[in-house]
Amino acid sequence: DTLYDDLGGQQGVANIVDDYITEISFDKNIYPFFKNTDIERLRTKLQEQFCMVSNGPCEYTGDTMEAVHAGMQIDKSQFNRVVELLQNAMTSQGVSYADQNRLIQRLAPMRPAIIHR
Ligand code: HEM
Repeated sequence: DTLYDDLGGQQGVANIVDDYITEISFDKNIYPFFKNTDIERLRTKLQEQFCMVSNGPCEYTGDTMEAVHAGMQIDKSQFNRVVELLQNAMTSQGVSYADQNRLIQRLAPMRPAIIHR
């Protein structure tokens, strides 16, 4: 499986994560969730997670999706918006729609651990 390479490898994933965090910071409905977040940790954990699910040479060392998000009372529309922000980041980084969908599909099974409302 070559998704990791198709995303541009380590540098590509890092650029996608940077853009994604920027997208989040500009979204007035989503940013408030992150106002107490250690952004450098978030950046590292997202890089690890995207690298791992795209079959790159990384291990995710963060907390479980359930433990991280359960207390946030995230609803479906907030979840969908965050997916859209990730898509925007990938579009900005020149990732094809087909490859975008491959990454999204691998994150989709985490949905029930994240939505709690
Ligand atoms: C595909 C959906 C999502 C994935 C794959 C995902 C993944 C992650 C990961 C890997 C972390 C870092 C965990 C750690 O630090 O150990 C994280 C943290 C976080 N996520 Fe998500 N997330 C998703 C959706 C959302 C949504 C929809 C929201 C809010 C609307 C959200 C809010 C947060 C916040 C606020 C943090 C930081 C927690 C803290 O400050 O400790 N996430 N997420």
